[in-house]
Amino acid sequence: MQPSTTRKVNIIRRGMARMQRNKFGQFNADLTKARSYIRYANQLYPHVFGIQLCASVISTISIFVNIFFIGQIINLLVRAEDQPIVVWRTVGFLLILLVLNLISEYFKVRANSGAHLILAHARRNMATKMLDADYPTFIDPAFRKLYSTVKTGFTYTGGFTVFVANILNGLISFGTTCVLAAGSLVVMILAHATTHDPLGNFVNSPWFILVVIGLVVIPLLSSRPITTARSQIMKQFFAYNIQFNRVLDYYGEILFKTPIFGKTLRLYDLTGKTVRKAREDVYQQIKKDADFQVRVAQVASMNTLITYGVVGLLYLLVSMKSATRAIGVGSVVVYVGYLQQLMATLATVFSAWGQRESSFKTMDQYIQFMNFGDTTDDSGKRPLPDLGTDCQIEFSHVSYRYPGSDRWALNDINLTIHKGERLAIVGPNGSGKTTLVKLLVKLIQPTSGTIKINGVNIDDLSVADYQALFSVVFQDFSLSSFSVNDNVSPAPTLNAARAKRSLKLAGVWEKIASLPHQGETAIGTQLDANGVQFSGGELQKIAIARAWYKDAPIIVLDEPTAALDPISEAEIYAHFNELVANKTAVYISHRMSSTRFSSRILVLNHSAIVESGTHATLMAQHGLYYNLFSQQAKYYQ
Ligand SMILES: Nc1ncnc2c1ncn2[C@@H]1O[C@H](COP(=O)(O)OP(=O)(O)OP(=O)(O)O)[C@@H](O)[C@H]1O
Repeated sequence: MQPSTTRKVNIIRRGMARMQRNKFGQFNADLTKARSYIRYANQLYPHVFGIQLCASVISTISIFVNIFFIGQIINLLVRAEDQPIVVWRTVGFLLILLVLNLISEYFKVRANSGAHLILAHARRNMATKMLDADYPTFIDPAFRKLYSTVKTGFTYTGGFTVFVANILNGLISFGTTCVLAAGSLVVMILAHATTHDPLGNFVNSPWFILVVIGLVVIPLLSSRPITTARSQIMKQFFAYNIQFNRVLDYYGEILFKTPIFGKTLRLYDLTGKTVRKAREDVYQQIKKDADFQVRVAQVASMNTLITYGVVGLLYLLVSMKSATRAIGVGSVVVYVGYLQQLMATLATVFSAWGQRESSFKTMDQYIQFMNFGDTTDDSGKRPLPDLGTDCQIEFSHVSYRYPGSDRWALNDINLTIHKGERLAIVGPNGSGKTTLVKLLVKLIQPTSGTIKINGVNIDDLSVADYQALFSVVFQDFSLSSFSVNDNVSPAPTLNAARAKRSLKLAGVWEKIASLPHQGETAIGTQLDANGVQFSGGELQKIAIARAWYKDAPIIVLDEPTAALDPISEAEIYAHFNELVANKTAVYISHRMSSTRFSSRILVLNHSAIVESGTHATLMAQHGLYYNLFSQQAKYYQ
């Protein structure tokens, strides 16, 4: 051999050895992963692995025992045993089968419900994680994307359910089948032909053993590329489905169902266009779906063809054993049944193992989601400082940038809010007013700088204790579809008198009192068909009532009257003193006249505080505040 050829051969050998090592390494890595998923699955639903193990082993054994008994009965009949013997043995077999099947069914039912309950528990954990996530994590686009990816993954790849019900079940059933079938195969191979013709000689020769082993190995070898091809198709299908589902969710959950879109779609004559677009997208999905199914069926039928070809040939070989009187006629049924079972389980385990990639991916993403960012953890935090005589909140060089954004929403804010102060914050859109409020109430933490309350960094305080100091009405206030009372009072017990007073102060009691179920009326009809669709202004009033009901020492109002008519707004202002009483109040509004309630006005522009003072001093400055105020006042003169 030429030296260069030797080198080439060595390279190829090393490459093949590396490939073998890689394949083996990948298999090992998969097994290690599978072990950790079993631990996770057991945490989600205790003993699910043990239950699945019992279900798979017992159901496989009962199939084998069933086949064995059929063979035994045929053998008894062929041997023309006495009728009572045949009858009693048959009854005995049936009783054993009955008991085995009952036990097998019991474990199967438990394993099935376990596999589905795992999914329910995983979904519950995800919902709890969403609720417990701190606000920066909650608004992080990567976190939200991961949430919808895992949700879709659970729907389409099954994640833990597929892992337990298909992959584990397939592996355990296959293991059990191999042990049982291999044992019986050895017995069959060792059974000697008693005829001495060419067929008998072949049956007793090592060739017979080689042919049997060769036939059993064919599906083992062919299943792998077939399964790989199938899982490639499924991978493309899942990837397509995740994207399509996002689109479908958008149509189904947001565009077609949300009332605000209901109006916009109709008034802008977008209904026809939107429905056409949705229909086109769904049609494309159905076409793609059918395409995928055809491709999967083509691959699967190849597998079936090979398996049944092999089973046919094995049937022939076992029949040769019977023809040469090595085994009884009944045993032909038994051995062929066992081999058939082996092939069927082989196909199942390969198809299940082929699902591991997508299933493992979803479980990995679930674990990643559950470990994502921070959940609100108040353990080990300091108690609130004494706020009895004073309550001073100080922003010191505070800057903030939203996750994923490269621009400062707030830049170098220095500000002290004093107890009992009425602070108005004004400024153009996007100048950072709401962001300042979110920082104040500790929904987000400064990217740099500190916020202190009576000298204590609010980072060191429990979120729950600190947020208890605030009653907030955001401009995008949100109310749930539970009852008005449930919205006003989050506590389990309702102070009905206080709820009524708060709804009165907010100017919405008259409306609530006119309803048959008054405060128990559901908001909207999503949860209760008898719920009431309140107007935007009425909803805002209920949100104001909720803030008053909470009775916290600091009240924060972010555009609280944006949806109110002038009379309702005037009513709120008339009750403003009672609403705010001796509390500290922070008030954001684009209605410049509302600054008359404030003792100090902050003007924000381009993420920074640009002016600060009373109405009179700011007007005298002829700066941004003067411009904003004068522009609006012009239309009232
Ligand atoms: N969740 C978010 N992710 C990324 N950027 C955000 C987010 N929320 C707000 N911003 C950006 O931060 C800046 C300040 O927004 P903020 O809501 O504080 O302004 P604002 O003064 O309250 O505006 P408006 O008067 O319109 O309510 C804006 O440029 C806005 O686009």
